[in-house]
Amino acid sequence: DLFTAIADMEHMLGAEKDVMGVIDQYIEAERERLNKLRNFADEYSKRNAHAEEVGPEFVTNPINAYLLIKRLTSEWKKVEDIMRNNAAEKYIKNITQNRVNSQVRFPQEEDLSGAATALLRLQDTYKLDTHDLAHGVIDGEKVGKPLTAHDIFEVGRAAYNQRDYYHTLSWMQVAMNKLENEEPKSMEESEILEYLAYSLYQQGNVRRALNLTKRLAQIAPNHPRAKGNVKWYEDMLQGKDMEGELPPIVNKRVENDGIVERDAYEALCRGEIPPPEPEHAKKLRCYLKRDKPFLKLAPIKVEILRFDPLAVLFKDVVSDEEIEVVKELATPKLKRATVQNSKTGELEHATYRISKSAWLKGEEHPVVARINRRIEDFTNLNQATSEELQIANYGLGGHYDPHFDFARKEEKNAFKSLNTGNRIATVLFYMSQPERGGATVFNHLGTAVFPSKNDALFWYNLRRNGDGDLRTRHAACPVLMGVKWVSNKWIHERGQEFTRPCGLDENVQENFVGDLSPYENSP
Ligand SMILES: O=C(O)CCC(=O)C(=O)O
Ligand SMILES: [Fe+2]
Repeated sequence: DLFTAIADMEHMLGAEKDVMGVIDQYIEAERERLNKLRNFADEYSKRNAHAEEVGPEFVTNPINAYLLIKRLTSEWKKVEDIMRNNAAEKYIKNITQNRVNSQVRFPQEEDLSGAATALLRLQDTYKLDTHDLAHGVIDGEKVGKPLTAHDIFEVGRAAYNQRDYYHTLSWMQVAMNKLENEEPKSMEESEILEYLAYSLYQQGNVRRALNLTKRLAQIAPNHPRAKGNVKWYEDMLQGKDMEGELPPIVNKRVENDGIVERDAYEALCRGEIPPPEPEHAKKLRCYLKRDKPFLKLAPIKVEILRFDPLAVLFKDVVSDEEIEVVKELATPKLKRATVQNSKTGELEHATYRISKSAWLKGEEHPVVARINRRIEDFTNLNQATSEELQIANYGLGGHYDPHFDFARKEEKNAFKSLNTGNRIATVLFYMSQPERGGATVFNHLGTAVFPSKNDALFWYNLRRNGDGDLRTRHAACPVLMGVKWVSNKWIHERGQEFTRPCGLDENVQENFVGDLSPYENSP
């Protein structure tokens, strides 16, 4: 289970505090132990000096002879015990196994590579420069400390372990540059060279790979693979022209994660949004919804983000206080989404959705019940058949790959047991505003919605005839900076026969209920 929720990262800061404490305690314990040893040493030396003073006849005295032997047997035994009695094991166990406030287990090697992978994903999606990232710079802004050569190297190694030689090469190059000017050095150059050479080879540059491997063999003559690798690269270049300058480094990114929509999706995540069609610009963009008696006094602001298929933003429909309650209720329940492996039948973490989520029932807290009622007020859709409120928290690089919320024809059984029909619409509350990234994007429509706290995004997943609307395919972009909390409500078909009657005419506004007075002009 990776540390996918921000709450986990907060616990990890706690773990770091524990580590600090344990190191202090360990040093204290060791100091005491070494002091005891020092006392023994002093004692030995004092007695030895005395013996030297007396001269060789010192041991002709039976008492002295006895004491000398005792010092080298029973006393030495004590010294031996103290020397062996390094309490490291105990303190290490304390940290890694039974941490006192262990809400979260201690991170392992695979967590480090998971965090590095998240960094690489962010780098791709947001086109972040390796050199910038390694210097703590994101989008031209200094957001953290520069990494050491070894920090950079570890990211490259995570890429290497995934056979992602594009990122390996890029990070190893930067690690090497960093190491050149680093003082004190955080690692050995020879550690980088083998990875750098291999990724160059993978990117088609065998001559440079050979060059670096020769250097490796030279600076680390005992390296277990350097000489063999030199030969391997040389064999590869047999008969090829080796004269002239080394070929330039060309580093190409290869995608193998099977997401065909990647380019469009990533561009939207970066906010590269195609301009709206001209007729859209002329249409109504926002209105006040006051089609219920109490809404006359406190109308709901509605922003129409796009027509056909419709997407609207209901403004200020959940308060900061309500958000705090919901987050508090959800936090202890947050779990990483799992999917069943079709071959083994085992539950695995879904890689398409990296976030943690929890469900909250209306009965659990009046605030949840109130939010559920409010959804009915602003959507005019019957909530009796809706699913529970789902809360999601996206941590480091958290995202949700492109998907449909409705069940497709081939997924006939998806909501069968519920007997409520398909998911007709989605309400997505934004419960935080990440500093960067984390947009909800409709990759077929060129629509990107950047989370705005307190608002709720709404769209219909089904066409009026009940067919799934394939245009509603959407994704949650990785969070680049900050925290993303959302909660969503999946509304079902059953119960909406009167509130969303089948198409009356083609006018898109009738997709929407309520009076349509633009709020720009309203008091
Ligand atoms: O978090 C988002 O922006 C989208 C979430 C989503 O698509 C879902 O929960 O179905
Ligand atoms: Fe969704």
